[in-house]
Amino acid sequence: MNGVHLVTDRGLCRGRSLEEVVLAAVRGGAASVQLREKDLATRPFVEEAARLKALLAPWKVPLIINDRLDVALAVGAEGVHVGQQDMPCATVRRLLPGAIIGLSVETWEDVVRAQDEPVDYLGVSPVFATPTKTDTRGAWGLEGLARIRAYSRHPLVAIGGVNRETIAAVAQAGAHGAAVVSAICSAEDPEKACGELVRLFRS
Ligand SMILES: Cc1ncc(COP(=O)(O)OP(=O)(O)O)c(N)n1
Ligand SMILES: Cc1nc(C(=O)O)sc1CCOP(=O)(O)O
Ligand SMILES: [Mg+2]
Repeated sequence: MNGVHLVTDRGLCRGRSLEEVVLAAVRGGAASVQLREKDLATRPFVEEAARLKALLAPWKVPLIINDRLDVALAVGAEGVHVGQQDMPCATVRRLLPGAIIGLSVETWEDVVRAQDEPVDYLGVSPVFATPTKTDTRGAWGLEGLARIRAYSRHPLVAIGGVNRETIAAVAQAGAHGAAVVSAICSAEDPEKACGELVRLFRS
């Protein structure tokens, strides 16, 4: 899970379609796209996921579905991201043996428990407080991220408040990847914004 990952939020796309923003992010170098829909009914969720799957296939960019194993199965998505209250990782692994599975860690207990979980990366949740998602526990900060890096056997994807001002420090603190919502979805030019984040993350 190296690189910069787009996590979608259609409400932050400034009136542009999700497809337009996703394509721009991919052109800018996004390593994966996580479809995150918190208010969509199952049918339109599956339809949106199928559209994104078709759009991403020629780019060979994996599609990860937030929360919904059934939607991932329905469209043949490459991965699923689950939180501490979502479907257990072992169940996701049993039903989708080859999937990329991401798990959010909000507390040190989550990090310790995750050592035995069959996951492909941990979402460090959140690295910085963010208005995009407010139902989180305290932020890890760069020190927390570095502490998880020193302990965990899993690749780390930092999320929350990652933008052009913070992304280099996030990489420096040990994140393998960075997940971004508003700094791409709400950017005037999402392709340019994503390209800049990729460059800063690598530097
Ligand atoms: C990469 C990444 N990390 C963390 C999250 C948060 O997932 P979760 O805790 O399940 O919260 P919701 O996104 O479902 O509100 C994530 N989506 N992606
Ligand atoms: C989807 C999500 N999950 C988080 C977590 O802490 O688990 S923070 C977040 C939103 C991140 O948005 P932005 O890049 O605009 O700060
Ligand atoms: Mg969730």
